[in-house]
Amino acid sequence: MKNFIGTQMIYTYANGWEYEIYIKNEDTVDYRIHSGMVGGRWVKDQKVDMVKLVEGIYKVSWTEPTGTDVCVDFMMDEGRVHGVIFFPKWVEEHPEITVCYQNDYIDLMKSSREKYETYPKHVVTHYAEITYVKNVGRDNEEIISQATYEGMTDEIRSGSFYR
Ligand SMILES: C=Cc1ccc(O)c(OC)c1
Repeated sequence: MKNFIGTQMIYTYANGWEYEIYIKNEDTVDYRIHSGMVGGRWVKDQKVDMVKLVEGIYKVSWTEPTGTDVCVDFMMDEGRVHGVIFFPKWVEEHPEITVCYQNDYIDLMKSSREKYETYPKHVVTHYAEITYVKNVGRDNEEIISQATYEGMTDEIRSGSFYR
């Protein structure tokens, strides 16, 4: 786990959805969704379960205030990821409600999950290819600290984003 903590990654799922995660510490991630059904959503301090399955392969799992459940396997030596996302029915029907800096809208996520329908859930499962990986150290609040914009991931990959 030592090497994995502090890792920032950008990866693109086979359906084209581009995601970014920062493994902030043993039980916390920050993430930013650059494109896809809920592109524009970003989250800090999501509490997660994290386990090393075998050398170089880590599973990160969590349940969100929206009711969305996520389980992602990071295969660091292959540069690949496998993600499973269990969306409540309401997120698939009203994805725009979840497209925000979630930390400022926790009460809206909780009221929406009661107001709208949960079932049947919408399960999305895909492999992804890692397009950027860097260990930036633990507990860094600057890695994911603003909303995405067109071109951000290219800037991160080219090294021009963080100055
Ligand atoms: C729903 C959030 C979600 C789903 C899949 C992911 O790979 C992810 O990484 C940050 C986040």
